[in-house]
Amino acid sequence: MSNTIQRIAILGATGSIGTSTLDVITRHPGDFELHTVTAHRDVAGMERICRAHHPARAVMADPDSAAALARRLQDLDGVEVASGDQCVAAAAADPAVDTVVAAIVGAAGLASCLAAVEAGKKVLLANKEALVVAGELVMATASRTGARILPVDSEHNGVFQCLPGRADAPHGHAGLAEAGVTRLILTASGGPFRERDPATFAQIRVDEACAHPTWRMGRKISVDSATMMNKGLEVIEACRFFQCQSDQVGVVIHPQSLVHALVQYRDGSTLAQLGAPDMRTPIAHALGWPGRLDSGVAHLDITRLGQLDFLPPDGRRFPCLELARDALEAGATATAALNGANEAAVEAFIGGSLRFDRIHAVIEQTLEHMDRRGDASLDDLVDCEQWARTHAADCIRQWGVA
Ligand SMILES: NC(=O)C1=CN([C@@H]2O[C@H](COP(=O)(O)OP(=O)(O)OC[C@H]3O[C@@H](n4cnc5c(N)ncnc54)[C@H](OP(=O)(O)O)[C@@H]3O)[C@@H](O)[C@H]2O)C=CC1
Ligand SMILES: CC(=O)[C@@H](O)[C@H](O)COP(=O)(O)O
Ligand SMILES: [Mn+2]
Repeated sequence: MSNTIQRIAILGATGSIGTSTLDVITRHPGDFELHTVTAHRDVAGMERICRAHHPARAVMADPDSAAALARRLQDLDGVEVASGDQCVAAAAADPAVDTVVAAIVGAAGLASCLAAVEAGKKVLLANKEALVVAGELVMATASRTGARILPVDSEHNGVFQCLPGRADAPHGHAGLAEAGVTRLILTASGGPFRERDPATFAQIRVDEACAHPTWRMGRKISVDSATMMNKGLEVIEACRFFQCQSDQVGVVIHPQSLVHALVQYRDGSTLAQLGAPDMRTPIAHALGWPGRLDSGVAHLDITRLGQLDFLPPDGRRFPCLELARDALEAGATATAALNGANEAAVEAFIGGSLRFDRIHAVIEQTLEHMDRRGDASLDDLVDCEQWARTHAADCIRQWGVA
């Protein structure tokens, strides 16, 4: 790819995006060196990664897990084990690292993502919640420090690929107005319940919600896909990343997940990005940008694709999408609260204390009670996110599972 080795930190290395990233970089030993891996509590997963890939540093956010990992790696030379959230953020800013893959799930990934951006790194952003909670701040920080953020989320990566690339532009692409773009369209699979009778949504089990029809992902994003909050978070992510308004970002249901995004231009052209539903493609694109890398993903055989469907989303079946758009209109504190309430509700559903069909109601209730503001500091946004978690937890306790 180039003659300088990129030294990589993978934040969230034990997860689905982390695993796909390890797969891609292992295919290019001359281009990438794995410097740092981080995880939360998955000691066995981290041990496997350390033995297979020999990073210089392994950080566990949970101190007890870090101690357990250090014990397990006593016989392995050259891996420094560190512990705690502050070490995760410090590892993201370490001068020994060039490229940070931000793949922690949820708002827990915000501090380390911001640390990487503040340090001017190349940041491969999978952690969409960082932009939902504090996107304006993250993007403004990148403009100030020269950090190059590349979108890994498949739809945003697809949009990025359909825009005129500008390696000299602050965010790597021409501005939408400058490029003649009128609309971005994100595709959504519709998740596992696209056709299920809504009268049965109260009985949905966690394993059913996590059985995504086209992608293999972590549990939180899988549940978000099942409620379509994932697409709501992605509309916010797109507005913050590409610096546009909610009405410039459309959503269409595309059950095959082969077209990831479309970009419409003022001359009537629509460009689309297609590929197999495999995150190694957007990860390889972002790792190699502005060049291209082998990802291990085979090309689509377009003679065998069969039918490609595109349908409007059903707002009554998936109220979370509209909740996210409303929060986006209401401003930065509302999107922070949306995220906090959603994370609390999804955790409760996964933990068995909230019904699937009440996830949206918890979020709606929380947003109705919040203080909405557009101009907010990082501390305000983090406080707002926390307030929403607490409020949502109160709703969940009151409503129970019955
Ligand atoms: N999976 C996918 O295909 C896609 C994912 N994304 C986004 O990428 C991000 C990661 O998703 P995914 O890989 O599916 O998630 P996973 O649940 O598979 O992995 C999450 C990773 O984050 C770590 N982690 C969890 N909580 C914390 C915490 N409190 N502090 C530090 N680390 C933590 C986990 O460590 P441990 O294993 O120890 O718990 C794990 O390494 C999400 O924001 C998601 O929305 C975007 C597009 C596609
Ligand atoms: C792979 C990826 O980018 C996910 O965000 C995916 O889009 C989830 O599928 P849904 O389209 O069902 O939300
Ligand atoms: Mn996506």
